[in-house]
Amino acid sequence: MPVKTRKAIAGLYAITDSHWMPEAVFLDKAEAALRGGARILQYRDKGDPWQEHARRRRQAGALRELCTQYGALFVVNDDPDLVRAVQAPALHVGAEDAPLAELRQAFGRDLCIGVSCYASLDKAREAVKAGADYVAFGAFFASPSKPQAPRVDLQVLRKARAELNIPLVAIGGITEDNGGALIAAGADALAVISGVFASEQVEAAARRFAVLFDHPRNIPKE
Ligand SMILES: Cc1ncc(COP(=O)(O)OP(=O)(O)O)c(N)n1
Ligand SMILES: Cc1ncsc1CCOP(=O)(O)O
Ligand SMILES: [Mg+2]
Repeated sequence: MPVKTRKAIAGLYAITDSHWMPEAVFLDKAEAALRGGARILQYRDKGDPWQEHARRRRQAGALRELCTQYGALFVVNDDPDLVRAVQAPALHVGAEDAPLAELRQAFGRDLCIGVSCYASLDKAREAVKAGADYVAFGAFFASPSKPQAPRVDLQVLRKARAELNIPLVAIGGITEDNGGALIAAGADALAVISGVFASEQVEAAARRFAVLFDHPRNIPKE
């Protein structure tokens, strides 16, 4: 993947969710997040890829177009077939998804691939060796969108920052009040679902996250 795209892993990383974004408002909310300053947008739809193929293809295709329009990076969660179908530039995978080595064989270097590492620096080291373009840690706080996600200490992010020369993404229960601490600990991007899309005013919510990168606040003292 070109170095240029790696640099794109920075700022607000908004992630879609069918609960907060039913079809009637899906694209409007996604566009509002981009207007508010989201630099990365992930299509995360946990519906059945076979049964819901047509809707997923339609929504992902539309998001890809929107991201091009706004100069944001479009990421597909979990699904390499959907990446191919809409020619997405990026894919995010976790422990239950296709292995990175297999994906690199299938897609080559051009696809941007992000990998979930949860609380594990070892997983992150492995992912870097296997050619990940970014690694994600979390959940750092209680997540309304994935309540069962195990919690991760901020120290993991500090250690990763000190050791790894790769973009770091933080996820899980991130709000405009706790996001500054994650940026201070070394996160290049904040991945957010409910903090952006549960809001009645998605554009304004996204903007409040985006400005955290220029003016971080609520940073705890060591
Ligand atoms: C940016 C980002 N980080 C982490 C995840 C979680 O991925 P995963 O563990 O595969 O879980 P699901 O999202 O697939 O439920 C993510 N999607 N994006
Ligand atoms: C997909 C995922 N992985 C860990 S937490 C999470 C959901 C994040 O959503 P929210 O920003 O609403 O906590
Ligand atoms: Mg996954």
